[in-house]
This record gives sequence, C-alpha cells and structure tokens, in this order.
Amino acid sequence: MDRRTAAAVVNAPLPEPLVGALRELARVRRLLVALDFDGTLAPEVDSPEKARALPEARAAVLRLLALPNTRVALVSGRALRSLVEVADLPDDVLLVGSHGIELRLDDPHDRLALDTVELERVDVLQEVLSQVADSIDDVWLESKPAGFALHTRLATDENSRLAHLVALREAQAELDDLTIREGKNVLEFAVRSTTKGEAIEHLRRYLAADAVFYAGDDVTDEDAFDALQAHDVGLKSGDGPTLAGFRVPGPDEVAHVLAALATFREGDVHEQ
Ligand SMILES: O=P(O)(O)OC[C@H]1O[C@H](O[C@H]2O[C@H](CO)[C@@H](O)[C@H](O)[C@H]2O)[C@H](O)[C@@H](O)[C@@H]1O
Repeated sequence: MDRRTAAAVVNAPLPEPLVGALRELARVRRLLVALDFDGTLAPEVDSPEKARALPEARAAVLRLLALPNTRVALVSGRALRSLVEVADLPDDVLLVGSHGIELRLDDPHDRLALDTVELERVDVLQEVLSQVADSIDDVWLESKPAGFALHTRLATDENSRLAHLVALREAQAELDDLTIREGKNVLEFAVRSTTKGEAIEHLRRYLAADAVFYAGDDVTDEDAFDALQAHDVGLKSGDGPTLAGFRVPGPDEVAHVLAALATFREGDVHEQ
C-alpha cells in the first residue's frame, strides 16, 4: 500500500459501533488502557530490538497519560528489559513483561524473583533450546528471565517446522510442566504459567479501574480479551480468530482508535 492510500485508510472514519463503544468508555471515572506492543503499537520487523511504536500511537498514548484517572499499561510477551527499551515511554506507564510473569507497576524496585528450582529449570531450558537454535539455519533464541523465545521468522517454512518439532520434543523430554506458547514466528517456553489475562485482572484490581480498553494482535492476547468484562472494550489488531469485540487491520488503525479514545476522554474531562 503506498503512503497516500495508507493515509486514506487510517483517516477513514471508524465504524460507528466502535465509535459508540469508545465514547462510552471515555466517560468512566477510572480507565485502564492496556496495550500489547508488537503487532499492535509497533509494526512487526525482523529484529525485535528494532521494533518501535508508530509515532501516531506513541502520541496518542502520551495524550492518554496526561489525562486524570487514566492509566496506560503495556502488556507484552517481551522481557521487561526489552520492553522498556523499545517502548521508550515515561515511567508512569505500567509495564507487564514475559506474558504476565514480570511486572513494573509504580514501585520501580519490584523485581521478578525466581526460586532455585525455577532457576535450575531455566538453565536446563537454555541448554536444550540453544542446541536446537544452533543446529538449524536462521533460528535464534531470545532469553527472558523465566524462559526463552525460539524465533523462526527468517527461517524457511521447513526449518521453522523442524525447529518447533525438535524444540518441543527435547524440552518436554527434559522438563515437565513447561508453559509453551506459539506466537507469530516464535515458540515460547517458560517455567511460570502466568498469562496476559491474569495480568489484566491484576491491573484492574490494582488500579480499581471502572473499565478497561485492551488491544492486541496475537494468540496470547486472547487470554487478555477473555478477561474483559461487559463494559470493557477489546480491539484485535489484524487477522485471526478472536474474542475481542472489535477488529482493525493493524497498528496504523490501532493508533487511530487510540487517538479517538484520547479525543473523547479529553472532551469529557473538559465537560466535568
Ligand atoms: O506480546 P507482544 O508485545 O506482542 O510480544 C510478543 C513477542 O514479540 C517479539 O517477537 C515478535 O515481534 C518481533 C518484532 O516485530 C518479530 O521479529 C517476531 O517474529 C515476533 O514474534 C519478541 O521478540 C518476543 O519476545 C515477544 O514474546
């Protein structure tokens, strides 16, 4: 799509039911805006460290952050450290990393503490999965505090399938009760089982939020959509089955929706 067509798509009016839902949501007293990062705020790229939120999405997030009783959280599969780097947002953005395992809320000293058994299991996982990544072309391993992501984005379909098969077989032969998640060109292994849905429930309680907006694009975001309640709004970015109430084609349109939510909420604040 060329830039003019893309601009026309993004500036196209949002569907009326979505606009109505955003207007309603903008009126609640305490609002949580929870956002997945890759594929939602940031277009997908080959190197995870190069991913950045679209400028329009970042601008909308900053507008939301400036509003009273409005908190923004990033809820990502990335390790917290990686999320902090690529997101580059102010410290009052709440962060959830590793699909819910890591949290950085308002206390910057909060740290994930794995017990000895978990640490040993991470070591075993590293040994097994490194061997898989080292033995198959264009497959690489991303390290996270409680596990690993086996990336196959640049591998052939055949090598990607092979990497998944061998990694599953070898990891499960060594360790039981692993949490295994398949995402976009990635297979993730963790020694803890927390989900993005649990993270949403935790954030809702932590903030005493009256309603939640959640946007996400991948399979693990479905846990978050599943945790939404009747008065919340879920927005799926891109294709694939979803529990979300609304869908847009991708990050450009997510940015448009966030800007609309900011505009409605700014209007309501001025009316109060
Ligand atoms: O929950 P998210 O914020 O969407 O994070 C999910 C995974 O994102 C990253 O991988 C994905 O995005 C990369 C950059 O666009 C892409 O190269 C890769 O193919 C995707 O799987 C991240 O590296 C993972 O750790 C996250 O779990």
